Amino acid sequence: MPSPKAKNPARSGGSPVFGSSNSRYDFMSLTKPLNRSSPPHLVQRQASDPTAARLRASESPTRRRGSSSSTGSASGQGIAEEDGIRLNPSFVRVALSSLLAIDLWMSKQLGVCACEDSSWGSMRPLMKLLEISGHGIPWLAGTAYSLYKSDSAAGQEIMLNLLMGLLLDLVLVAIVKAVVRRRRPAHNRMDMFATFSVDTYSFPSGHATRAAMCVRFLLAHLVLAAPLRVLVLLWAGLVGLSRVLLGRHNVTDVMFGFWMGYCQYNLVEMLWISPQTLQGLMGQLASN
Ligand SMILES: CC(C)=CCC/C(C)=C/CC/C(C)=C/COP(=O)(O)O
Repeated sequence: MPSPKAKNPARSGGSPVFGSSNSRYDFMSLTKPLNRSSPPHLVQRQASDPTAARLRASESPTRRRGSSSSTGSASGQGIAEEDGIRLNPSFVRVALSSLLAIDLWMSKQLGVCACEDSSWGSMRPLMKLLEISGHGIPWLAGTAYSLYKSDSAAGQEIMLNLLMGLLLDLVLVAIVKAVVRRRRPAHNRMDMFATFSVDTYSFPSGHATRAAMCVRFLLAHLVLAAPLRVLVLLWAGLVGLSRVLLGRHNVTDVMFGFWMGYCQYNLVEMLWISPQTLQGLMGQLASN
């Protein structure tokens, strides 16, 4: 695997921009002009420089119309108007780049348990405990065991749907991770247990999606006393926070993960397997 350090010039003073050719988040110095729009001093130079004028003549017809209609200040104004139109997308790019830069900066500052000698390194075992509490394996194993042990139809229905939700979560997170392919923060130590290959990527946090989906599920289907409900919510929040403190994720990975998990629960409700549906499915399987 290529070293993230080697590929990430953000650490050498640049800032991130969206939409690079290989569809990953890449990093580029904000002090360099962006490809698609020229800074004002270059626009001025292009208006008077014959070489630049020759080059412009080979550009799009729109550009040629703007520059050939007049000379001097009128030509400059035409170019400025065109570039004014082109500045809008780059403004969006710069805004997104800045947000991403803030995200990277905040995540680096918050990664205080990333290794034993980090400033909060002594809290690392506690953070890893939270990591295990939100890992897919204990949740899948616990749910499957509860389904097996449940002797009421209602209990079985709930556990079966939770199991389906957990599997759905694994699949959806793997798809998004494989599409976005955002690298984990450079300060992360990849010492997580039981990971898939897509788990080298960080967007979104699978722990955050699972925590958000399971919390909504538990609050909706289990009759819990108010203090327990608060505790369940607190657990999900701490799982999310621990991902950033451990340096596993950037803040936006966790925030998006919470949102995605919240939405995933709606999907579980839509696809809910009732005893009737199950009987129908079993009947169909038996008749085939
Ligand atoms: C039965 C089966 C397919 C179990 C797989 C459970 C498993 C290995 C889940 C992966 C959990 C994991 C390490 C997710 C990564 O979480 P992030 O928060 O770091 O994205």
